[in-house]
Amino acid sequence: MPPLETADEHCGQRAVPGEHEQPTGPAVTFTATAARADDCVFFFDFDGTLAPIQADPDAVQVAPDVLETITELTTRVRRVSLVSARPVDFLRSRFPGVPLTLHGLYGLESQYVPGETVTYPPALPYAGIVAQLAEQARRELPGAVLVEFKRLSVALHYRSAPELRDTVHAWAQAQADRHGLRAQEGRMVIELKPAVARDKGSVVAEEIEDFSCAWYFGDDLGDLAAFRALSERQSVDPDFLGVRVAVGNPETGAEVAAAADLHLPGPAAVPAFLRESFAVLPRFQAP
Ligand SMILES: O=P(O)(O)OC[C@H]1O[C@H](O[C@H]2O[C@H](CO)[C@@H](O)[C@H](O)[C@H]2O)[C@H](O)[C@@H](O)[C@@H]1O
Repeated sequence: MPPLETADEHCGQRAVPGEHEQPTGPAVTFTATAARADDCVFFFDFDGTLAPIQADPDAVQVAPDVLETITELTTRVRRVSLVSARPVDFLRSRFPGVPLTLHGLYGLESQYVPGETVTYPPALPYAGIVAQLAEQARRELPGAVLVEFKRLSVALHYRSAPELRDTVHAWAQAQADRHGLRAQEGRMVIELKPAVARDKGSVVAEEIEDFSCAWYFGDDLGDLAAFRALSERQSVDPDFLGVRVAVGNPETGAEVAAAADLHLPGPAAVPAFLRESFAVLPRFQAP
């Protein structure tokens, strides 16, 4: 492995080393990645990572230049994957025609081939109770809480009324306990989802099995499991190159940054950061 860089000017930010003894300066890390670009996967979370946060989840679009840059990245490394709590159909709508692997609903659904979405079978029995709870949330929670029903999970948003946080969390936790669901916290949101052995960590652990290099860009608490998946692989395979990139924000930023190797100020900085890598990542010729 190349030596650790302690700091590196990048995108107007200083990239400061995190807890992992990896090549953490962007330049040296891109160079290490270029040496195995044909064996490298880049993972991206969606909201807060590739797209700026907004009050209305349906209105969210990717940050400027993200579509072009992610499309170009697919020609530079073996695989580019999105790992998100959004449904696959939503992710596909923001990246039409781009050859991405899409993992939606924390990996409960995946699209490896365009148009064919597969659901994680153990989650299916939860569809009825999740739909029921979405209706119940609309009836029982204050009107300022935005209920986002996503087929196998339901997100309860309180961004427009942060003072409702405790009320919403208490309601969600009570329903999770009563119905054997899992409550996942995020940025001004708590989500009820099936209590199955599938999250961003297990998705990433599975995908990296036949890769020797992976980058993960994330901003939220659900992304920490994915960071850990890279760390766990590195602990048993010291030659594995794993790079965790925290995309900053005032809500979950500190916790995510503490677990990361590199830090970017927000979604708008991601395309510029990736374009720098293109100088050393040659176009990948598929075998
Ligand atoms: O895994 P992700 O792609 O990061 O999805 C996490 C949640 O993202 C969305 O909510 C977040 O973004 C909204 C739009 O900017 C914002 O209003 C909200 O406060 C954020 O939590 C999405 O709506 C959720 O379903 C996802 O769980």
